[in-house]
Amino acid sequence: MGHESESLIEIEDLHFSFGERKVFNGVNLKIPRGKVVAVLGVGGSGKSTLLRLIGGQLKPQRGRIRVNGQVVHELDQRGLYELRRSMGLMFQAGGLFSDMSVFDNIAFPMRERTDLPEELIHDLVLMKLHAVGLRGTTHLMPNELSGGMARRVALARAIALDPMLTMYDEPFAGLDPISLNVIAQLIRRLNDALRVTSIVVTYDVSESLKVVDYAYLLHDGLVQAEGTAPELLASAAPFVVQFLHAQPTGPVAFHMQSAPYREDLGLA
Ligand SMILES: Nc1ncnc2c1ncn2[C@@H]1O[C@H](COP(=O)(O)OP(=O)(O)OP(=O)(O)O)[C@@H](O)[C@H]1O
Repeated sequence: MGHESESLIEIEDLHFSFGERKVFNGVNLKIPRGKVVAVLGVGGSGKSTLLRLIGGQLKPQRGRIRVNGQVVHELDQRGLYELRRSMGLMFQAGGLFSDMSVFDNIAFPMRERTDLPEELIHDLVLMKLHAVGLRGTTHLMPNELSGGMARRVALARAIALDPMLTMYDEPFAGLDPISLNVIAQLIRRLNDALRVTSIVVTYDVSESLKVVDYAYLLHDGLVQAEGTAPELLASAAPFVVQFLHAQPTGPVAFHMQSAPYREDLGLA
């Protein structure tokens, strides 16, 4: 390992379909080391699929994904295991185990994937919880937490094994504006304090652009636009304008592709 290219992740000419459903049609993107990068797109644009391809749960049909210099789909089982161990993932809506306390939720990846003694796990869990401002919550169950707190616990769990890369799938979904801001700031602060690299996939343009270094806009299987927040906000490209300002009309169609209406109604 130890391939010190400037980018931690390099995606070249990525093609991927679920059967007939084409999700990526030649995506190129890079995630520089140490940065927080957003991958923005409407629902169904393939954001979660992209994370699964980076994590090696899915294989591209064409193209290449390199993580830290290694081509993910060329790794053997052992290599994939090691790679995944170096990635922290926060799932959509947090995904805490409802029958485990906050402490056990964060200790879970440590117990599963390391041989660390319980005393050390105890201290590490407290450190991770301290990092998200929730050291006092170890004994609580997930249903005793507010939505924002649960998301912070999930964040602490994502960084439990000191990953080199943290991936956040819709970290802002369903949060009130204050919690949303707290989570966004935490993603930024943790990235910088832990010197990791972070990918945030989300449809939440305004929140993510406040904290990311760079963003890609995915649509129709391709990167339609990319840039820093000021670059994107200043762009006059119709797609960027529609997406950033959530306009219902523009290059992004409101209707899913379907057979002509007359045909569906049996009139054709
Ligand atoms: N296991 C699967 N089998 C078949 N199609 C799938 C599968 N998983 C996802 N898809 C389809 O692939 C496309 C991309 O899905 P994906 O979940 O990556 O999108 P997304 O941008 O993350 O959307 P959302 O924000 O709504 O979760 C969608 O059209 C979805 O219906």
